[in-house]
Amino acid sequence: MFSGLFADWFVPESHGVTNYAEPRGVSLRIEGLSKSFDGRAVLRDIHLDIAPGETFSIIGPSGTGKSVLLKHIVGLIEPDAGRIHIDGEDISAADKGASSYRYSMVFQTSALFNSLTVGENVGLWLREKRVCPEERIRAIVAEKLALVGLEGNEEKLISELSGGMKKRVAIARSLAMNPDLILYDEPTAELDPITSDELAQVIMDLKAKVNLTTVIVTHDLSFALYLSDRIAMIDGGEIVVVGTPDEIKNSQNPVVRKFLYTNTKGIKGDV
Ligand SMILES: Nc1ncnc2c1ncn2[C@@H]1O[C@H](COP(=O)(O)OP(=O)(O)OP(=O)(O)O)[C@@H](O)[C@H]1O
Repeated sequence: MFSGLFADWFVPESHGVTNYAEPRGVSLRIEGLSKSFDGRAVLRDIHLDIAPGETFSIIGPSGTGKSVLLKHIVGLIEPDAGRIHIDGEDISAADKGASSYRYSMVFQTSALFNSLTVGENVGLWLREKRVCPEERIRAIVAEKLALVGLEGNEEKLISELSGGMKKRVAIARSLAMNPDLILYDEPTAELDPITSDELAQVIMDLKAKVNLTTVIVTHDLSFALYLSDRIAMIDGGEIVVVGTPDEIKNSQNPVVRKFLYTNTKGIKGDV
């Protein structure tokens, strides 16, 4: 899990922020990624290929390395071994200033600024970076709020919003920078099942409207099965299986069966 040290979105200065082009879904390739902390292996020889425009979820029990994998993808952690390529570019070797892709992350805590309005939160980065004139910023904010079903809510205060609305504002704020890759860390944490379903629909609608690649880390199995093109299950720092939701549901791998059983019955046990 990511700590609250970071806002729920960010784009490092070095990742081409001044390039405010339309988003393009990027491919992601992870090759032989391994990471240990204090001699304890957390990720072991991870290989993953995620296609441009894909909605890809990484599921698995708590403490199995999902968030550490996500942190590698955004360059917050350096691997001990292995490579990550985004649109063919080795992000560990690249001159970050020359990177052409943009990414943003929606962290578990929406981390919105309560003292600002919805519109001010969504437009914060655009105004701070002076990406375009104020009139254009207002139009972009309205467009991003519409994408998450919150059109016309610019003047609302964050304190007036439900948990689900806050999450959608956090997504709109991430979208404000036109990311090519958007990453979600436990997006349904703290949401009730109905609000989680609504959020899944928002993310699915985004896929239809915006050309971006989506990576979701979650232990919410039904959420992942509902909205993902493909899912990787990670256990003990290793990828156990990669497949479509149907392939995951029908997997005969005992580790997957156990995870499915535990998550559908809410109790531990063998299938
Ligand atoms: N910076 C770090 N230093 C040392 N150990 C770490 C660090 N970051 C993560 N870990 C350890 O790596 C393991 C995997 O953590 P991670 O947060 O990736 O789990 P997770 O699968 O995302 O679980 P959860 O769903 O509970 O967040 C944990 O045992 C965690 O304590």
